[in-house]
Amino acid sequence: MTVPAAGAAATAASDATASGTAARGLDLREVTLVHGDGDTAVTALDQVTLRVAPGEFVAVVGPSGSGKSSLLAVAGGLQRPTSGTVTVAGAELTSLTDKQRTEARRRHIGFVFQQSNLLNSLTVREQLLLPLHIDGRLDAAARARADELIEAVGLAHRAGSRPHQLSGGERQRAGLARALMASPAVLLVDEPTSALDRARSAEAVRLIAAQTRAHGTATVMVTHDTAIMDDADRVCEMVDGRLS
Ligand SMILES: Nc1ncnc2c1ncn2[C@@H]1O[C@H](COP(=O)(O)OP(=O)(O)OP(=O)(O)O)[C@@H](O)[C@H]1O
Repeated sequence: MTVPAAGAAATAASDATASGTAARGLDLREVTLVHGDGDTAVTALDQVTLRVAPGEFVAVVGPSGSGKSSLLAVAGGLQRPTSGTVTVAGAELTSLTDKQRTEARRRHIGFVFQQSNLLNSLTVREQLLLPLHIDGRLDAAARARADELIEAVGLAHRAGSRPHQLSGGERQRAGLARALMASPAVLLVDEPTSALDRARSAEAVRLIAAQTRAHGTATVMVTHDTAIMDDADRVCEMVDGRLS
């Protein structure tokens, strides 16, 4: 599978050269996340350290309740850890204000979650183009890349459809294409396979792996699906909030 080229990829590559790849990627150091307090406190993440290099694809497996979603929430700056540091593309999220963290998230992090969070009023193609439109970067190359990504996730025939006209799996693939469109420094993926059939899900995972390598993205995917491990560079296991 080929991954469409993007202007952002060249920028990312030159950034990586200029600042050294060590500053890019994702770096979690001794991250602990405790929900609640007192007798009801639950330690969702227990001293988790994880470094994902640019261009590396890490799969995280583990039983239900082991802390996988918490890991993504903290890595993506959606939730502040109780202790420890999270650095994304050189920015230490844990030291930023809420506003700065939101901006860092917007610039550097792509999410593919089970609930695809598409905007109801926009077509699939518009979902991909909106961020570029807002940033004043919507040109012919961006439109071509959007169409290639829509094709790559098997939605060419649905490019003009709105979310309510799509199946769950189609919405998820639209969310994937939207995340890849931004060529984020860090891509966080939660179970891309749950609403997809087997062939489609294998294709989605291959697309994510190809994008990871082509654009120097640091990718973390949590999954219950052991078949995904073949496409990952590394598989980590989460058990009771600890990563191994
Ligand atoms: N907001 C919350 N308040 C209290 N406990 C929470 C909260 N969110 C998660 N937990 C607890 O933290 C632990 C880790 O949950 P998490 O959702 O990260 O696990 P998971 O591995 O993603 O599970 P699954 O595979 O079922 O989605 C669980 O014990 C869960 O009950």
